[in-house]
Parts: sequence; C-alpha cells; structure tokens
Amino acid sequence: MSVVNFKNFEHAEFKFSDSLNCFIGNNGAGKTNLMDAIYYLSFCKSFLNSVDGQNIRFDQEFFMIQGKYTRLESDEVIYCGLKRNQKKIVKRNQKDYKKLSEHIGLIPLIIVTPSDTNLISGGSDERRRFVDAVISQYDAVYLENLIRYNRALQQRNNLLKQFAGRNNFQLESLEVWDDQLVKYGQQIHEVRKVFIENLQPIFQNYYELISGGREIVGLKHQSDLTNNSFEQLLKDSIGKDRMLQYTTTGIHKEDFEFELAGYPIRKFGSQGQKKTYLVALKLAQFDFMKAISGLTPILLLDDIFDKLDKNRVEQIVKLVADDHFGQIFITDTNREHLDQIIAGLETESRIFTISDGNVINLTQ
Ligand SMILES: Nc1ncnc2c1ncn2[C@@H]1O[C@H](COP(=O)(O)OP(=O)(O)OP(=O)(O)O)[C@@H](O)[C@H]1O
Repeated sequence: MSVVNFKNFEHAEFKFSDSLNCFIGNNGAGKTNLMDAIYYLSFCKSFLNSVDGQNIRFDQEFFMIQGKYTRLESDEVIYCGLKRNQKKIVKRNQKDYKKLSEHIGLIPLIIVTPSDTNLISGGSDERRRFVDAVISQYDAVYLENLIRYNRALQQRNNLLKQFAGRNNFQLESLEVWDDQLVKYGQQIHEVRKVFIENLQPIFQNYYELISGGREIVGLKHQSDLTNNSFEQLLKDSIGKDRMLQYTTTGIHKEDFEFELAGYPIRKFGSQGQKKTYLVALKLAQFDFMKAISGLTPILLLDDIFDKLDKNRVEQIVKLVADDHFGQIFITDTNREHLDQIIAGLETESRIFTISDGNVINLTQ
C-alpha cells in the first residue's frame, strides 16, 4: 500500500504480511490513520471523519491511497484519490467506478475500534444499524425491504402530521401505508430473528475463547412483533400515533438487548467485559461474512489492548493469528506486549514502527 498526503503521512510505502501486521507507535503517531487508509480502500470513506477533505494532509491539495491485493484469481489494484473541493475518485485496476457502491463488498473488511462501544452504550438505532448492515451485506432482498419499509414509514408519519395540522383524520389513507409496513416489516422481523439465532452460538464460542470463562452472552431480539400481529399493533396504536404524530410501533422500534450472564451488559458490564463482548461480536460477524461471501475479510483491531487484561489480549491475538483468519492489522503503543505474544506464534508477522507520520519496517 502507498499513501500520499493522507492525514499526517506525507508519503509512505508498505509491504504488508498476508497474516499479522502490527503498527507500533506513541499517541498521535499515525497508527489509526493507517488503519483508516486501509478502511478507505474497502469502503471509499473514512471510519473516523466523514468529511473527506479533512483527511488531506494539512496545507496540501490532494491525498492518494493505493493498495495491491493479491488474490488467487488475479491481483486487484484499488486506488482512492481526492483533490480539494473535487469529487473523490475510486478506481479498480485503473478503471473508474461510476458509483462507489459498486466497489463495496469487493474487499470485505471488519474493524474493531474504541468507538464501537456505542453499540453497547448508545441507543437502539446503533444496534439496529449494526444488525441491518451485517444482514444487508449478504441479503439484497432484506436491504430492498428495509428501504421500502422506511419509505412507507416516512409517508405514514407525514400523513399523521398533516392530519394534526389540518385537524382531520382519514383512516383509509393511513391504512394504505399500514399494508406496506406490515408486508415489509414482517419479513424484516423474521430475517432479524433468524440472524440473531444463528449468530448466537458463534458469538458465544468466541466470547468463551477470549475470556476463558463460561459466562453466557446473550443477544435478545426485543420486538412488539414477537407475540403480536403487526397489523393489530398498528390498529391498537392509532390513538397514540395521532397524538404523537408518528408511528409508535414497528420494526423501527425493535432493539437487541446485549446481555452477559443474563444481565444487560450496558448497565452491569465492566469496561473490559464490554470490550470482550464487542470483539467476540465482531469476530462472529467475521465468520458470517466469510461463510456467505466466500472471501476472508481483512480484520483491523484498533487499540484492543486498552481496557483488556494480558490474558484476553493474548487470547485474541492467538485466535486471529489462526489460519481461519486472513490478513490482520493491530495497533499498539507498546512493543513489548506484542513481542511476547508474537514470539509464541508460528504465523508470519510484520511490525511497523510509526513515528510522526513516518514508518520503519521491522520484519519479524
Ligand atoms: N489532515 C491532517 N493533516 C495532518 N495531520 C493530521 C490530519 N488529520 C489528523 N492528523 C494528525 O494525525 C495524528 C493522529 O494520528 P492517529 O490518530 O493515527 O494516532 P495514533 O497513532 O492512532 O494515536 P493513539 O495511540 O493516540 O490512538 C494527530 O497528530 C493529528 O494531528
């Protein structure tokens, strides 16, 4: 991979290991920026800063990231470049993409970052977004249903607002949207239910492997639709919906309760337990994506050493160094941690020391 004028890197070239790569450096050295460059080549955007222009190195006019992916069939060269105040350009083997969405999925990638704790501590929308994003990557019908559902929901909510504004009410106009919500919502609910059931054992297995314990981790699908017909729920909530001027029941209100030993982890989990939970969840997502796409995702573990004890970190690194995983990137501020763990591994690993946007390649 090469980067030019990307954040605090002026120009740097990397030859990564196909297995384990570690970025070591002090705070602010540029380790996470490198993770972000790798992320850009998969998702055409930053995981940190949604304003592309702010990722151009200060006082420069453009950035450029290029990566060569060695694949069994043929190599892929992915380019992402941005000139200040111009449109971002992404190329696959020197050919421009018309739509960036066409690129997503070609280089699957999973990242674990400190900001993922929002999945646990944040609102239900964070968890729905996570579940929807994972399912949408392998189920195009699900994504289509989700778009249609959200459209119908928007129309129904507009109608409820109009009724309130004009002080009238027409049940028939509302029911047109109810039919759509029930049609798509019911299917989305079922797919989410099956997804959670399938993810649970994989997730439990990873949690046990990392923690060395037998605590039961839970993912509970909470929904009004579990024991009631959606049609009836919409009928029963009309009074409330009219008063509040939005649709108060449906799959847009579902949540996924994250539990540890039967208790909500959000309230009772320690910081290390929450982090373990997240890593296990992401590794379960990894398995899912790998099985469905047939491609091994790249795995980025940013700052996983923070809040986790030595044993758990060691378990994670050993776990991901296994053949089941592919190319892994790990950041850390302290070399000794990793040296000790890596010394016991058979996997080929490469260590890059990062200092103020510069890199020294230290091959194991
Ligand atoms: N557009 C930019 N141009 C130049 N430098 C930038 C730009 N954006 C961010 N930086 C610099 O990048 C540095 C942060 O890098 P990064 O987040 O990769 O650090 P890190 O090595 O992961 O540190 P930590 O261990 O604290 O997480 C900061 O010094 C910041 O000023």
